[in-house]
Amino acid sequence: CGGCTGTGDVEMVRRARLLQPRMQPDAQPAVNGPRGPLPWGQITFAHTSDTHGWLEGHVKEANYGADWGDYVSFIRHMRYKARSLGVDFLVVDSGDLHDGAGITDATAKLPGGVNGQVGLPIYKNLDYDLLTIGNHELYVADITYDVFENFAKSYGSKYLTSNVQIRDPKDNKFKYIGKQYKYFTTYYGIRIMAFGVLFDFTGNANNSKITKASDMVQEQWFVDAINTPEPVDLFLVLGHNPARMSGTTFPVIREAIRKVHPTTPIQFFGGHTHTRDFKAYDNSSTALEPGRYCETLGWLAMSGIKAGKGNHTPSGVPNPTRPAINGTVGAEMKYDRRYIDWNRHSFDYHSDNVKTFDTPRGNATSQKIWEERHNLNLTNLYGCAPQTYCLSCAPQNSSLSIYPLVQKALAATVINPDRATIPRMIYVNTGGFRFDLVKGPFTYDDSFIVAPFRNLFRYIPNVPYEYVKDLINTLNAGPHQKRDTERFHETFLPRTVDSCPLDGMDFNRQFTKRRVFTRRQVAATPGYTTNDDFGTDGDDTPHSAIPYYDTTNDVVSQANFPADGSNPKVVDVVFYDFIQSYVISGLAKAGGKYTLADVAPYMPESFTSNDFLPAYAKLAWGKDC
Ligand SMILES: Nc1nc2c(ncn2[C@@H]2O[C@H](COP(=O)(O)O)[C@@H](O)[C@H]2O)c(=O)[nH]1
Ligand SMILES: [Zn+2]
Ligand SMILES: [Zn+2]
Repeated sequence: CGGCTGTGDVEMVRRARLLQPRMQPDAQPAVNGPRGPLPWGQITFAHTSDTHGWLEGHVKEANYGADWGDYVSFIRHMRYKARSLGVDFLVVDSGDLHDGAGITDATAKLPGGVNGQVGLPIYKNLDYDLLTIGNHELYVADITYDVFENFAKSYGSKYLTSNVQIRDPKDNKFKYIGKQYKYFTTYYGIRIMAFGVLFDFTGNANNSKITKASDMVQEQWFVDAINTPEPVDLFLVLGHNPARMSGTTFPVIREAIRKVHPTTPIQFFGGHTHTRDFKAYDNSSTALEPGRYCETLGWLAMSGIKAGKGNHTPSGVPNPTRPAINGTVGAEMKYDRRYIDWNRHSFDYHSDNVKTFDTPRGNATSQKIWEERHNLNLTNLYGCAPQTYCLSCAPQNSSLSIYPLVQKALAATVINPDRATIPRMIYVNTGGFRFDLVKGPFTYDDSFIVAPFRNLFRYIPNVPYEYVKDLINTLNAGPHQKRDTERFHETFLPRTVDSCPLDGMDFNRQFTKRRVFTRRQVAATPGYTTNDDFGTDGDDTPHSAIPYYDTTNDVVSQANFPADGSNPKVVDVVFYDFIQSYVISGLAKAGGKYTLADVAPYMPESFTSNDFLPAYAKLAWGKDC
């Protein structure tokens, strides 16, 4: 399309949404559907984590094309269904709401800064029952304060932060950002003690502090909570914390509770690794992880709790039948889990194709998302990516990988005019790239989806090449600069980009919004193929596997090297401020003794790690997508 002018207005957007014709049947995307009805138990949970601001859904991937308004509508239908089945139903989230899409990240670039945050108010349209904090709410002090002041308080006792405190600027005292625990009884009478425990995160800003889980379980308030004289039928432990991968502190919590309650069911709801996972610790304690980026809704059904008046075997739906530890005979607790692809087809199907899927609050939420996207100019077009560049679907040096593009873009745009003729080597961490750069329109929103962080480019001038020639290998042999747990599986899915966005108007989104999916049996599209402690039937929509290749800690781009291929005598060593300590210690290993005093700004503060790909797109890619 050639019409991307970038001059849309909200009224046009609204009219266009109303006027948008229904898709012609043959234009509908091939979305292979859910494997069957969801399991429902005595108590059932809907679980999200690591949504990272993907409130508009995936506008280029129909398979994950639902937005937050669709989720709000879906939960309304699920609450209604739970009551009709006579079972309890809780909606929970394990954190990381920031850093990954424009609607939560773009305001940081505006004069109002984080306080103009528009993403969290949209999240608040969902009536969570319990939620907790992620590490991405703790990197930037202003974001932590916004969560404390404007988000946690709106959820009151439902926002659980058992080991995370903030220094309140009002009195300079450390206070828990949410509540340390919540003791409550469900509608059908299950008495629950709930906690919210972040992994032992150390990268937080200086206005917050995290208590290690091993210390927290010894604190008097925790000992009192697990020894409460009140009856507890079920412990719930939310946590931005892996279910099984290295770095998890769930086992510490479980051990502390088990010392006092050897058999009481404990249910963990984890996150952070961005993977779909289900881990069984013992026959009455398990952990679920629900993926990331509004690609997955985690679903857990459990029965066998000796309490309450809830229906242990609701009729007309699959019941949980499996003991946590496969093969156990006579286990009282029974479980089942599902990973639901985040699209309207799945939500509509599991709402029993209810006559009117969109609820008023769901619609209003969707409308708000699209207005804020317009207000933030998120669909402004930088250029048309000629192909998809993926994070991990191909070897890092492959033409399908994003990293050769990153190297080219850094060399072409990270140029200090006063030092343009000096050879330079630019180091960036791969953990700063969060999602594939998809073929087609590369927009302002995409700049946050791919590289949301706003790291400064700093440098050490005139470093002898002998200190630098092996620096990348030293960095990549060094400690993890990415997440504290193993890498998660990125996806590289076929995208349907059937139009280019006009400012504030994303026709593709309209199609997704209005699509009425028919359950056409199509070959399994590439997607998640999860193998957890219950095996490989957890993915609600079966997919074919996607290749996965791990990445190194860092990549380096070099520019202005001698044309004859010889090595320069000295180079400017340029890097993200996020990895400067690793770079300084890497140079030291080669004999280059540098300190922070030798580090200076290489680019202006207005040109950050979020800006170099848009700059390259404008340089290198046309606008006729
Ligand atoms: N370049 C930057 N990378 C960052 C920054 N903050 C975090 N990160 C990367 O993200 C992971 C953690 O992500 P999560 O979703 O798993 O919690 C971390 O390990 C880094 O690799 C940043 O400011 N700049
Ligand atoms: Zn995350
Ligand atoms: Zn995280």
